[in-house]
Amino acid sequence: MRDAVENILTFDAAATTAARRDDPRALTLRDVSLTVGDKALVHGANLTLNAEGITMIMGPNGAGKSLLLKLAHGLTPATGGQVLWGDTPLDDTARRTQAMVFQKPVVLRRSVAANVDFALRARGIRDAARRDALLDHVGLLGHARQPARLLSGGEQQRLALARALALKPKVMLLDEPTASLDPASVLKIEEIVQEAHSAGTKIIFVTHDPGQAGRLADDIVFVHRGRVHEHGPADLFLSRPETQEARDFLQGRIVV
Ligand SMILES: Nc1ncnc2c1ncn2[C@@H]1O[C@H](COP(=O)(O)OP(=O)(O)OP(=O)(O)O)[C@@H](O)[C@H]1O
Repeated sequence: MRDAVENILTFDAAATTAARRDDPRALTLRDVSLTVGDKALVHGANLTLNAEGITMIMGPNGAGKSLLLKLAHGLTPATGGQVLWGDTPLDDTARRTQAMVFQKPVVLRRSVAANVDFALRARGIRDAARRDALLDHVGLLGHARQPARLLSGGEQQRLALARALALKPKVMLLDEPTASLDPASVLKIEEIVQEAHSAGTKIIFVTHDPGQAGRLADDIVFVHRGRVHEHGPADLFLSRPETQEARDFLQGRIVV
């Protein structure tokens, strides 16, 4: 089973190790800013993420978590500073090796199977066996012929994950993919994410939920008012956050 999973998930890169500075899964933000009109939304973010591990981004509503993810992936271009993957500035080549998953799943108005076929064709692949293996992996093989729009919210998110995994991404950026899902769906999605991580994909995952961070995170980035406030090992952040804002956030106090 493990071999089969790795076969459909593992990306095709030559061997990479966390220690290599040029590993394309390692993110560096150098003084990254985003200003829209006269509004500074992200202020000089500096951050280095290892090529390996699950990094979770936490912070209150409106803190800039989604923006940080979009800046890292280039969906929103930075207005200042530099985004590097490995030692290379972000470009289309790097972006094509990454997949982004949103809170509201993106599904096409066609069958479940055709949604995955579409993602595979984007990589020039027509392979029904691989499509079925991906659908099986996310627990949707039984729904293959059904219109994707009729899936439940949790199922649609698993389909979005299958489409992302079809790309064999080196990096997966997930923006609150389990928000508003029931606990069983949350656990299934966490399992799929962990399996992708075990197969070598770097995971960067936005969450509000300290419980989820405790289950998944190796390291946590805490964002507040468009600034990176803290970054450190998950167990340390969750038990002994350095800043008052992070303590308030973790204790469920309203942080503005
Ligand atoms: N394109 C934009 N133009 C202007 N303001 C924006 C734009 N995108 C985001 N913002 C603002 O930037 C701030 C940070 O937004 P972001 O979506 O990153 O927050 P977040 O931490 O992900 O919040 P939430 O947890 O509520 O999703 C918010 O105040 C938001 O309104």
